[in-house]
Amino acid sequence: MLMPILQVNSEDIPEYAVVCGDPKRAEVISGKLDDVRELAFSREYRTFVGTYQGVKLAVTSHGVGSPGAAVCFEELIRAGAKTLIRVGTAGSYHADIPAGSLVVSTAAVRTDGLTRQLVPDGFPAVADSEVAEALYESALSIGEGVVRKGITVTLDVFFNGVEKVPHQKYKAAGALGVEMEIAALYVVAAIRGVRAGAIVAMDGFADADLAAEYDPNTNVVADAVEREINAALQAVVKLAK
Ligand SMILES: O=P(O)(O)O[C@H]1O[C@H](CO)[C@@H](O)[C@H]1O
Ligand SMILES: O=c1cc[nH]c(=O)[nH]1
Repeated sequence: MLMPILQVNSEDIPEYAVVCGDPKRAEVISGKLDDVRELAFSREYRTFVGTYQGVKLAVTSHGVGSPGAAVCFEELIRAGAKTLIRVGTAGSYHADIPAGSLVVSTAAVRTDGLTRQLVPDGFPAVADSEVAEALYESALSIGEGVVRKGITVTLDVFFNGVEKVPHQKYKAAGALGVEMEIAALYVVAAIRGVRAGAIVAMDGFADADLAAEYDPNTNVVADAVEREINAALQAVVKLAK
């Protein structure tokens, strides 16, 4: 069956899917696969399939923000994906988790609008524990840089408006950093009965003035993205055993 938005056929989608915001990152991930094929590039959704150490997987970009990303997660699941891993970037709340660090998200604060329209207030957005553990072990085994696991915050806003995002409160409550799609991934996975996890590379500090200082295009961030891609692919292999 053809998925109307991703423009992929369900016959082509395997049980494992690695997802990321940026279509270019999807292409980089696909470059690590054997027998790789590009299935579609529809809107912001670019999908490849291939194998990694013998395990079949799809790689799809989901764009920026929860509503569009949820379309991607839903269609991948409808097409047959049973384990979804997000490989993303995030802003850090902590000086000891600087740019270049990796964080495995064990749960996400639902400050987004999308999941409020999917599930009631109080419903948690949590990673599958096996997926999170496989990601954490794989990231640690790569052996470079800071690797942490913990709660992340999913926002809809990237650049501040007149309202202020209460970053200090999330930080005081123990959140490690902020990004824009993990809560959607965890809630959609929960509703559809599949497993999901996420790893993010920190690309700066989220409570800095983003407009003036945000620069995700540094070598430090690129190295961390490379490590998290390798960690995610190793995690897929572990989980498939
Ligand atoms: O690097 P990706 O996967 O896109 O993730 C983060 O980067 C984007 C913001 O620049 C948002 O999508 C956020 O979640
Ligand atoms: O959403 C995001 C992603 C990366 N860095 C941030 O500060 N925010």
